[in-house]
Amino acid sequence: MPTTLRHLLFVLNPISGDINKDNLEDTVTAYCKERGRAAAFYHTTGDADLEHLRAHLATHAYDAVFAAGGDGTVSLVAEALAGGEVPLGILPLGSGNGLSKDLGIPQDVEAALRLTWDHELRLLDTLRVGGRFAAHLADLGFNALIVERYDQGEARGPAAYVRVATQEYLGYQPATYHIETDEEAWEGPAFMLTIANANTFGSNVIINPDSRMDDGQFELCIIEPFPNTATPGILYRLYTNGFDDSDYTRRLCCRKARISVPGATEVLVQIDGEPCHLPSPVEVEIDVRNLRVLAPTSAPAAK
Ligand SMILES: Nc1ncnc2c1ncn2[C@@H]1O[C@H](COP(=O)(O)OP(=O)(O)OP(=O)(O)O)[C@@H](O)[C@H]1O
Repeated sequence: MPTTLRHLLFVLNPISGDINKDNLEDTVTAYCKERGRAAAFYHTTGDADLEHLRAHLATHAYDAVFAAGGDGTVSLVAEALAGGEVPLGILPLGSGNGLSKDLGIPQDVEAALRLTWDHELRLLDTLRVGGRFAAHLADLGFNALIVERYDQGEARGPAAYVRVATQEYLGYQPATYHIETDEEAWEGPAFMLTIANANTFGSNVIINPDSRMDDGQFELCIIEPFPNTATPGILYRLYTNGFDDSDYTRRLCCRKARISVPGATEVLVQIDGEPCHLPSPVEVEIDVRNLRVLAPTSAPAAK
């Protein structure tokens, strides 16, 4: 049974995904009004958004807060709501929209707005990576480097990401990682190491197949260095749910982990699409089922 959500806040990132949002507020307002809902809007600025959003939420009562942006905006709103009663909704308006895809949320705004009156409330685990909040995926290694380079550049969109990745790939030197989890230890070089609560990157790469976001555990998904001849096979498996079928991949399932790069005092990590430099070792912890989210119902429901 969906709960009735009357007062909704939409946290809107004006720059996400390079998408024109001039008509978004009118569209959302009209949609909500038609269904007896009230929509309010909050614009991110890119400057201390978490503190400002928290202050806003402390003085205003909403039945749900929607992130209208990409993965960074979703992560921002999720962090502000985590541990509380108010659920997170998502209007996917970024370039990748990873968490919304993992939850099966339609990528079309009007279709996603259906969540305002027809939804299933789910409780998700979230992670702390080096003390930073993570709702979806974080990683060290190649992808973190590409995300940082992409972030520093002017160009946006999947084509720009692929261009940066191609430029960096040839000269890339994989680091060695030392990992200790509550279950096991592993050390070795890795092309990339993903800390995954979810399954799929916004690019549709399935890095952590068949895992759940509410099972109290997370996975460390390791892609070991591979020869160029293995690249097509690895890419094929990453897009077809075959992560575990490669000779160059392994997954460690755990509830706690410590990751270090021997000899380094700092490591580059991307967390929910945002690059950051963290002191090594990086501690990873899980907060079990502490985020309420609005997900599509499997069966169609009446208004
Ligand atoms: N008004 C603003 N001006 C400039 N930057 C902003 C503004 N609001 C938010 N930001 C920045 O936008 C980034 C988050 O963008 P977000 O991840 O939502 O979109 P995206 O990167 O286009 O999409 P995706 O993560 O799905 O690829 C953060 O770095 C945040 O600081």
